[in-house]
Amino acid sequence: VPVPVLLAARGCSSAGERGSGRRERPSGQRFLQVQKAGSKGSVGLIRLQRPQALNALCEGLMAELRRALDAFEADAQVGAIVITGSDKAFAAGADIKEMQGKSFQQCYGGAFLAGWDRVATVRKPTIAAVNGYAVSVPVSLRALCRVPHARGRDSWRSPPAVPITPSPGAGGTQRLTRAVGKSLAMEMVLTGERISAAEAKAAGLVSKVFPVDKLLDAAISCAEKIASNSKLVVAMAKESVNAAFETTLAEGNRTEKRLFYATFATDDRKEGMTAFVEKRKANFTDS
Ligand SMILES: CC(C)=CC(=O)SCCNC(=O)CCNC(=O)[C@H](O)C(C)(C)COP(=O)(O)OP(=O)(O)OC[C@H]1O[C@@H](n2cnc3c(N)ncnc32)[C@H](O)[C@@H]1OP(=O)(O)O
Repeated sequence: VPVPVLLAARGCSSAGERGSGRRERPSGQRFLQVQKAGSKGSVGLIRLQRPQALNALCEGLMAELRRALDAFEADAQVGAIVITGSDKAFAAGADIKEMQGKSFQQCYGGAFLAGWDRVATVRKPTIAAVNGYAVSVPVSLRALCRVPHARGRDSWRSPPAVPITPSPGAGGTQRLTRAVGKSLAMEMVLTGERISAAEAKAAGLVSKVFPVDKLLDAAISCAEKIASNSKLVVAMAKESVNAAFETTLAEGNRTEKRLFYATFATDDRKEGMTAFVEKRKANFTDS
């Protein structure tokens, strides 16, 4: 049973949101629904809910998202996080109406977007369950899903964290807007071209494709599986995978090796290997 998580809220203003429809929820959030999910409450579930603007990422939404991520990061029960959207959109990129009137001075001086990479710095694996539009991927997909590729099998030392998207077949209009890397994001802005979930998968953008009605369950179940591993070692694995993306091959390998050596200082490494040899389920203590 999902457990609501209480967080403070602040907000943006868009046409329909000034009316009664966009009031704060009792939980305190205006633009998100934040819950714990999974049979053991080990999955932090964040649903972007700003339907009037197709979940465009305004500053208020991003502030709530940061707080939700901070809360899940600090929550010892939570081992992985799922971020999803609403029926029509995962997220329509940054809020154009909010950006429209900004000057360079306001952007640069006011450190516009400064806190947005919190999504990328979360140490717990994050899965993006992408339903519908996902525009401007550097923000709304890749950045929301900092460990973008499934790497090997999910064992105690190598958990995958995968972006997931539904099949475009269900409903017909469920499409990903083309917004891949920096250059394709630009192409998207210029052409408005769209790609299907299958094409996105072929381009390495997403790891798994599900029918819309199965998407969230699949993402939660994947997150639960990750969360059942040692949280300590999972964090090391994520750090290592990120290093592989952010540094040279040699530096990535060095980081991975160092972190692997470091696992030998943990009880969970010993328990994981012992359980493997004894052919039993490991009992991790996150220590
Ligand atoms: C990250 C950085 C630095 C930059 C960026 O992200 S730039 C922004 C990139 N995003 C976009 O360019 C997407 C803009 N949106 C669209 O192209 C379309 O909305 C769509 C293709 C995603 C969906 O089209 P559709 O016809 O189905 O829906 P609309 O009528 O266009 O939208 C419904 C409703 O949502 C508002 N909306 C949509 N996207 C944004 C946005 N990014 N910022 C603010 N508001 C947005 C849209 O205005 C409309 O609301 P109103 O009817 O009240 O105007």
